Amino acid sequence: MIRSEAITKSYKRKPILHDLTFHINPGESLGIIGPNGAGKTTLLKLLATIEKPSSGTLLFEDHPYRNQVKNIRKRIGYISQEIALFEGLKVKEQINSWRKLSASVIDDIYVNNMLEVLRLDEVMNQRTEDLSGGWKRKLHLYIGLLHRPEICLLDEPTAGIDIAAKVEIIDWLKKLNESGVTLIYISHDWYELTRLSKRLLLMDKGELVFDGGMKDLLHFAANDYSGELANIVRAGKETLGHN
Ligand SMILES: Nc1ncnc2c1ncn2[C@@H]1O[C@H](COP(=O)(O)OP(=O)(O)OP(=O)(O)O)[C@@H](O)[C@H]1O
Repeated sequence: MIRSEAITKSYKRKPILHDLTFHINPGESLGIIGPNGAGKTTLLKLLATIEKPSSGTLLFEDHPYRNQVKNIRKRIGYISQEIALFEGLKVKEQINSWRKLSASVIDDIYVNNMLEVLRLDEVMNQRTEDLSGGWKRKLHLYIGLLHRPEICLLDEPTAGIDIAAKVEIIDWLKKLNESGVTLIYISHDWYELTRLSKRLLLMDKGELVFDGGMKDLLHFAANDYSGELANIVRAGKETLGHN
């Protein structure tokens, strides 16, 4: 569905991503992990058409991204780390505004189910600016996925959300994936990763250093790497029950 062929990205001549080659199959659930500053968000922005590669090619259904940006934007839902909402509106007004702004036909059953999972009915009458960070993130998630995208690109979707809500959201994302929706998400949370994904991309300093299954991570030579990367792999092994 998506193929990255030797893409690189530089900002002001500073290389951020180096020669990334990988593919994403339809219906897959792919977790992107790596230390802070590894380039994960930058990669997700390229996949979401927010940024363009400096070199290399991104393909969507075997055709270059650059020829079909509109089509891709319609079919993806991108949840950024930054939350942009109309702060002055009540939650219900916010939701109604975004529903009206959506260019897609809204699927009421899907949207109501999402509302229930996120429990947004509890805060419908509150002003957005008065919500806690976790509630804002839930609202942001709801609005970003309102148009029922085929592919969800999620930058730490449950960061800052309390554990009970997090578990429900992860279960809901799992069900979405089982219904055929492709998930590509960044996470630092092993519960989320083990629940949602069989395949992981591990990035370090702008490079793709591992692309494989959870279990393969056990055999990944983390000792070849130092510092945070080794710690990430160690944490994964502990989560999977192997030390
Ligand atoms: N617009 C930009 N201009 C210049 N440098 C940038 C820009 N965006 C990102 N960078 C740099 O690119 C590098 C990778 O950043 P990125 O946000 O992609 O990392 P990340 O792996 O998502 O990190 P984190 O886990 O902390 O969110 C960082 O050194 C960052 O400072």
